[in-house]
Amino acid sequence: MRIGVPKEIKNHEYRIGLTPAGVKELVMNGHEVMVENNGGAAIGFENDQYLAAGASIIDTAEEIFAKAEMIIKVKEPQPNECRMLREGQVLFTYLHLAPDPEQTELLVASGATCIAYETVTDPRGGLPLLAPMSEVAGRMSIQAGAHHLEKAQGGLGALLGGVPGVAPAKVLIIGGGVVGTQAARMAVGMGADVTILDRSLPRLRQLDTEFDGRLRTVYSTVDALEQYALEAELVIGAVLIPGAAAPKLLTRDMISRMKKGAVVVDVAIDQGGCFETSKATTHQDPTYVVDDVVHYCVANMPGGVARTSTIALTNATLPFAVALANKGAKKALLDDAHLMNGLNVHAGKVTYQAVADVLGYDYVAPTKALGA
Ligand SMILES: NC(=O)C1=CN([C@@H]2O[C@H](COP(=O)(O)OP(=O)(O)OC[C@H]3O[C@@H](n4cnc5c(N)ncnc54)[C@H](O)[C@@H]3O)[C@@H](O)[C@H]2O)C=CC1
Ligand SMILES: CC(=O)C(=O)O
Ligand SMILES: [Mg+2]
Repeated sequence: MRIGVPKEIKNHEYRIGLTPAGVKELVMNGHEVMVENNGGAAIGFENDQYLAAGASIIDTAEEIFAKAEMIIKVKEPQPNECRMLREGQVLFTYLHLAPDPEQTELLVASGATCIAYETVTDPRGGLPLLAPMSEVAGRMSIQAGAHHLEKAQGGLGALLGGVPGVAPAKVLIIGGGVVGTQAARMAVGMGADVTILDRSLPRLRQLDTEFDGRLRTVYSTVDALEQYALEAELVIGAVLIPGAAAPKLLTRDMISRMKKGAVVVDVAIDQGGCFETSKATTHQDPTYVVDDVVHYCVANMPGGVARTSTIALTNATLPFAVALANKGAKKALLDDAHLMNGLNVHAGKVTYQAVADVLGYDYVAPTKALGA
């Protein structure tokens, strides 16, 4: 199969869809890989490493989209990328369609087969292609929150761990999945006073055992959320209902009653955000203030540590990319129900229920859309 890896074009996005090691694996499986000129150069993956791995270097994204049978990317395609997709072509990347009607419309119009990393599943109920980036974003969320709590960044001037004689800052983490757990590890490690809310009691039990008394687990109700948010210096939004728009848990009213200079980091912003006041920001201009509360809502947080993230992402996506290339998309999807769960759009049909529901499309079951 002819595989194309264009350079990412989202603001301050330096990740790339495949590492040179990933390219080598696909080439050894008999495939042709085209990488855009300097696509990985910003993170130390130079053209000559891709050439040594067996890729060809192509000057423009236009040429890659025109020639490739499968496009492997990181971020959701931007409008001009969507317009270069065509019927029969496979797109394998993050999509986050539920909060993005424009992209959905363009992908439907393209006729392409669009597989979203974030809805591919695994036998344990996890999201194996979201998990590595959630690990990164979870760890970064505390780093970002701690930084923006500094006075010069607009925060109230609190140190997460406090110092001897001064109480630590209170950190509230809403959602105890992959992002929430990694955020908790960092916050606990920095000596903060940490509370995690989740709606899943089994998850709270696991967290209680894992952290062995070093944080508080609380069942997520509106009441608990309000109580802990009003006391917190830092709130991390880390909930997910797979494929669906995030529920708005922290309301504008609650935010207006939070501490002046508190910081809220909405990691769930890529699914539309779980705070009523959230709107997506970029690494270039990551924060804004509502009612004296600093909001950090960067939708591609892992792009900030793009080298670590690219290696972690390729580790997870590569086996699926190899299956798609070796078998062709239709057979690879039909052979693997977990990869099939990633199919969001195919040949002009929306094949993911939560996306169809929220955006008002007719849902077509993936097997039916594939004509199986
Ligand atoms: N901004 C960024 O750069 C990135 C954002 N993300 C996003 O972070 C979010 C979280 O991802 P993961 O941790 O991997 O998901 P996950 O599925 O591992 O965890 C989500 C947790 O939220 C809980 N939850 C659902 N509804 C809840 C409610 N009402 N109250 C409390 N908890 C609730 C679930 O029980 C689950 O434990 C997703 O939206 C994901 O797309 C992930 C990576 C990067
Ligand atoms: C998950 C996601 O949206 C990202 O890594 O950018
Ligand atoms: Mg206030």
